Amino acid sequence: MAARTMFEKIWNAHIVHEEPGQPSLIYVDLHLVHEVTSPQAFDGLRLAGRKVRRPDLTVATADHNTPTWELTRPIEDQISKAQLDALDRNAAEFGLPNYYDRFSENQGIVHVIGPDLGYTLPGKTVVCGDSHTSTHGALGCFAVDHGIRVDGPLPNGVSAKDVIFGIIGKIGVNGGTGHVIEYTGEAIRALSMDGRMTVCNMSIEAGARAGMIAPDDTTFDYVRTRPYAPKGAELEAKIEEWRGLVTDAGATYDKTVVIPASELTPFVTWGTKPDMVASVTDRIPDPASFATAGEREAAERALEYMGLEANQAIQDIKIDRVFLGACTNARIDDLRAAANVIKGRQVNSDVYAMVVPGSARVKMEAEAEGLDQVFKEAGFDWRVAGCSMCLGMNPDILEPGQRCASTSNRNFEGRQGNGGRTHLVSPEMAAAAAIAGHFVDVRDF
Ligand SMILES: CC(C)[C@H](C(=O)O)[C@@H](O)C(=O)O
Ligand code: SF4
Repeated sequence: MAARTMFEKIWNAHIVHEEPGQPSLIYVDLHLVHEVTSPQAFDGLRLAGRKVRRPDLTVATADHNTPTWELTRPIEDQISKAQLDALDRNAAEFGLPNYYDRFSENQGIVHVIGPDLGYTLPGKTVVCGDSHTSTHGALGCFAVDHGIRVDGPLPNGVSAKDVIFGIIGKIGVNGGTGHVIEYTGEAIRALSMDGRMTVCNMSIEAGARAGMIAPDDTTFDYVRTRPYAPKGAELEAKIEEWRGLVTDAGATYDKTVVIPASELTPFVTWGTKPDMVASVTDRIPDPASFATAGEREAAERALEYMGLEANQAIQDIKIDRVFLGACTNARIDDLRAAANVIKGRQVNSDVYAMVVPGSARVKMEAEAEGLDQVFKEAGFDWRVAGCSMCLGMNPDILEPGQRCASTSNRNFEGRQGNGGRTHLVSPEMAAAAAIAGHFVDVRDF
């Protein structure tokens, strides 16, 4: 058989029907559901008099609209409440056994709980009405043919978030359009599962349909400790099968990009698209330095919205708020990395900083390790799980003009609240900025 990429192997194994000129019909192994994009789908089923075909392969949770304040306090926003109530009703009506409402100990951001609970597994096809479903590809599933290799070991102080910023900074927000990106190379292999999910999560910010990383021992060790993953001999047999998913030697990608890890540094976005990114040691670019008129205009507009000047040093940018959370960086490794930076230090008096664990389980795990104490003692607010200030759909929003160091994945205009200014960074960089009150190079912090 001809050499195949991991994507081709997974895709081919799931084809149900193909006809020339028509999209392929693909079997779906796991369907993830959240309250924002599911009401229309359930209405569609209801109108057609249909059931959910495989409730057992469907996992639903409440994440985008859930307030991050204490669970005993009711939801005040009526639109949020209506969306969450609709999911409660739909899950009951369609008999979804794996529905985690906001009070469940398995609740959390859909892209955090899927892998963490062991629903997302290598080789699976995973769908969800949400763009960051690309996260799940970190386990070696298809959640297509564009290879990105990050060569060499990662320098100290450079995180998974900086790897993906380095990639997006190079290929741009449309660099992956029409492709699935497979990430390979020594730097990728050395990442933990949580780090791999950060990289795959932001594939969508490079325009790609999905991101994936071949499963290896790091993946298998992770899956072995997941509550709902297969166990014992069944799991070990599956692991042998999953080892065969890796891209064959000699298989070709439509395009290959090579990035030397030694070129990566901690990054900070300065604009309103994720590829408007600079090294923390750099200055904000002068819009005049861009090649095309379109890029020059976009940079000018971004600087105006962000309230920044060309050539300003990134480290001179003062911040008002810090948000440590979102499906990009609210897993246990992210919280550990940030806690490590802030231990024994105090949040700057001009900054309001909050940590929002990605799921109720991540929160419990962090509390069991005492990370909540580290954050609280430093002056961080410690919240209940949800999408929170990643997007303005719940009470956590920026005031107009407020500037935030955020571990989320999108810095679009108004993303964190009308007029809010978002700088995307790694958890370590967000933690250091919270202490300093402005961006600092975490490598010398
Ligand atoms: C609400 C949902 C449709 C949306 C997405 O698909 O990405 C959200 O999760 C986001 O991050 O903007
Ligand atoms: S955390 Fe942010 S990016 Fe992730 S699913 Fe929620 S809103 Fe979307």
